[in-house]
Amino acid sequence: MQLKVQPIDIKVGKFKVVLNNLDAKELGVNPGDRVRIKNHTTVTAIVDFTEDMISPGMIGLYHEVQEQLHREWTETVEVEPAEKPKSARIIRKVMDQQKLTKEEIYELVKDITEENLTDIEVSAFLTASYINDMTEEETEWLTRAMVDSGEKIEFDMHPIVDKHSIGGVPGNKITLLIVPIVAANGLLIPKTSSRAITGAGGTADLMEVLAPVEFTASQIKEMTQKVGGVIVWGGATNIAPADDKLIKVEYPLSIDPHCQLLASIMAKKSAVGADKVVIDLPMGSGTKIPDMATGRKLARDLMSLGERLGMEVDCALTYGSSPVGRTIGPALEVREALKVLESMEGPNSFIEKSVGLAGMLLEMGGAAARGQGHDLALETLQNGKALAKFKEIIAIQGGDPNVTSNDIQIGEFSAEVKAPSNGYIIEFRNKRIVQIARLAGAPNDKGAGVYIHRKLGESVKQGEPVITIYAEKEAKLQAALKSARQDPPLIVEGMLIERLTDIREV
Ligand SMILES: O=P(O)(O)OC[C@H]1O[C@H](OP(=O)(O)O)[C@H](O)[C@@H]1O
Ligand SMILES: O=c1cc[nH]c(=O)[nH]1
Repeated sequence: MQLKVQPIDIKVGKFKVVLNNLDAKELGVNPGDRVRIKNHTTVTAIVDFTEDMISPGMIGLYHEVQEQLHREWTETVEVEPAEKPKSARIIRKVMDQQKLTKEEIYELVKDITEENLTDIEVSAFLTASYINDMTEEETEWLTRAMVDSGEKIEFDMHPIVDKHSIGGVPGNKITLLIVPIVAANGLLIPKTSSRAITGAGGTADLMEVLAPVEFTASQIKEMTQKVGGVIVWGGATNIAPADDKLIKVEYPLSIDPHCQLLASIMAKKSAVGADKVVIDLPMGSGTKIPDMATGRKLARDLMSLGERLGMEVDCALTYGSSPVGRTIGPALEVREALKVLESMEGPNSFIEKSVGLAGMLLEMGGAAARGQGHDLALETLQNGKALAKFKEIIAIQGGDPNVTSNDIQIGEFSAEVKAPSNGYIIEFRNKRIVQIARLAGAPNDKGAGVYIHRKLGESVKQGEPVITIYAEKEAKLQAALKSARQDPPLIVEGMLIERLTDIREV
């Protein structure tokens, strides 16, 4: 079918075109099908329909398709239905619990990287692998395919150390302390992080409060060699590029499938050339690891995958039943981290966890003797060397190194949730606190989040605040507050959770 071109100058992140319903019917394609557009070059694109945006006889080409056609096309183009990519059949195999071959996994990762799949197809892949998981062998191929599809960094100096958290515990801002502590002791740590996956602030979201986080692989290498470490967003690099595309679909589903988590973390570590890695596995109710047995199994899987990829991996099973520190949401977490770096003022849960994991890395990297890592990490924090190093990292990434905790802007709208009775906090629900922070606008609104006044086991008096919610927009604050009141994130012993009197509000 010959159709007249109508450029649509919008980037949608995929090769997409829009057809009028009538032409689509005539071509015999449905939404999500592919068409081949023949001109000077041939491009395959995913189809969307419209009744009125594109007239019959026309085809709307989004920005990416225009680029693929090198922005040169004749007035009309030839359009014909195209077959789905092989990966659609491969995803079906994952859904049917059939084992994939190495070639199939490489094909799938290639299509994910090149944006040849619709979000529905990617979401089907993630959901199927969440339910059915993958074998050890498949997970290794998935990891290698992710590494091979992007750039790799090779440092001249070794060892390269790195850390990663599997996430799942709110307020886990420890990377902001660990990277400067480790770098201040002469080790190289090129830390790439994702944005939030199941949480309300990933490390990349946090660091972005202080400095840009989008860099190329060669900039990461250069900056790390200059100051010892960086904290950047992996999704902006061409390092394991499929990773961020998968995470973007995981985020709205709030899932992190086991095989995908392994591949996502280990691909990023392998691609930056890490030799020694510490992985934080927060464990407990409301985290990604409900119990010790699951934690040990995941640790075994991570260590074994590390071995096959040539990395030494140590795992830290950490306490995750309640948030790390007292803040959740980018700006609040950054302020808490800066306060600790500036004056050691801050929650013990946060300081101890950061120092413990940094100590493991110092020992693995040879900067501290066995058993001495914790004390060296603590000393580096106490003597201000970690703060000085963090300032260097902020500066090299293009932020203001003179920033202090007092400069960090928190959302201007806030509201307290108060204890309804005297008592102890007997239950703290991680997932609810994340939902409330997300409703308030985190992680995209950097100033949004939650401050926790009372944590698990702490006592509170009736009328005292248990949490304060912060937002950048009044409407988001009200939505978060309503949710917190209807289904509280923490339970005070003996507390009446909710009195229901109006059937319309139940
Ligand atoms: O949103 P959830 O699922 O909690 O976890 C995701 C966070 O966990 C990891 O932290 P880090 O990069 O090791 O600091 C990721 O990179 C990301 O920042
Ligand atoms: O980087 C990360 C962290 C947790 N889970 C993932 O899938 N990737």
